[in-house]
Amino acid sequence: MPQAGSKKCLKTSEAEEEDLTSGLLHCAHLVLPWLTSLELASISLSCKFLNATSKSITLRRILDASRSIENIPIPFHPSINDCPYAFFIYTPTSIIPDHRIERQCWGSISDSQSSHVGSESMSLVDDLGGDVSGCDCENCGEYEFQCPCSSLDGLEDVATECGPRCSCGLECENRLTQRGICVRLKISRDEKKGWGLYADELIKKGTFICELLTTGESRRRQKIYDARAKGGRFTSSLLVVREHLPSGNACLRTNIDATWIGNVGRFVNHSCDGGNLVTRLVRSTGVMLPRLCFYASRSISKDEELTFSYGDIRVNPEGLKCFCGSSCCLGTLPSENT
Ligand SMILES: C[S@@+](CC[C@H](N)C(=O)[O-])C[C@H]1O[C@@H](n2cnc3c(N)ncnc32)[C@H](O)[C@@H]1O
Repeated sequence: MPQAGSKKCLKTSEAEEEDLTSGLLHCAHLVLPWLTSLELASISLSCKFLNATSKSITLRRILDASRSIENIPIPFHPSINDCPYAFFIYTPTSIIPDHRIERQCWGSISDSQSSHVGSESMSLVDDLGGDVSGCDCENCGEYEFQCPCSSLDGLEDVATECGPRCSCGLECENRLTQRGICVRLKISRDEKKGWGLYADELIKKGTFICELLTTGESRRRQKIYDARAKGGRFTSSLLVVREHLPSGNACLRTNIDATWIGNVGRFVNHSCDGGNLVTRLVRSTGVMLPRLCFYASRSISKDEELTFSYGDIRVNPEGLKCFCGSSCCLGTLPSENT
């Protein structure tokens, strides 16, 4: 009898242990995807039990930088062993500086499926806070697919797309950049330039690639980034876009900082020859914040790196070394007094 009793006792404790283990694993699957790459790596090193879970999270992160937010996964192709992926917070829309996102779930079995499409960070409302509909173009809505407020001919610097004030839907031809990334891209690491964005299929001239996101207080940030970049292994992604007003003596300035929070546009490196992308500032009718969009300036082959010119001005002769490899390389990356 006592023997039978102790066996039963052993069975119960084994079952309890199994329950506990599966409970802990379940918690790990819920919590670990919220960790940064460094936190995840240290968990993986210090706890054998969580090693497999953290490895599977790392694998899922490598397979899609966009956390299933974009239409197509954008994988990392790691070439340097200790750096399997770049850690940052992914956003499909611009974020204004006060809006803080501290953490984002990335690499869980069911990553966020929230849609990119049609999301805007600012829109026009009436005095009571209701959405204002109907765009400035009086005929909007009379055309089934194309609103006449379109200005998408050629690749001019500034374009206007339909927005929340237009009565047309997302299928409107003049909402090209609002449907998210529709070409196959991948992210790969170069020893000198860091991460870069590459074509993963043939891309035709004029194709919309992606936009560069988020705005910020650039002067303060630029100083911090410059200091950190000198220490090595740090790359910032800060751009200042100026639109000259007709008067000629003033300009509208948009700061875009994708260093910590952004989308794949943050991986586009500089080339002194202008690269294969052009940027265009896109305004949507009824949306205050313009969006900086990248388009293919020529046909781009599969595996080619996507690059553009960060600018022509170099105020800092001691600036970061340029490794674009073009025959007209000026030796340093463009720098401006922001
Ligand atoms: C927009 S980020 C591009 C992505 C970046 N390579 C990364 O690893 O996150 C800009 C930074 O990339 C690096 N970079 C871009 N183009 C470069 C080039 N032609 N030569 C050297 N470094 C470059 C610089 O550190 C720059 O501050």
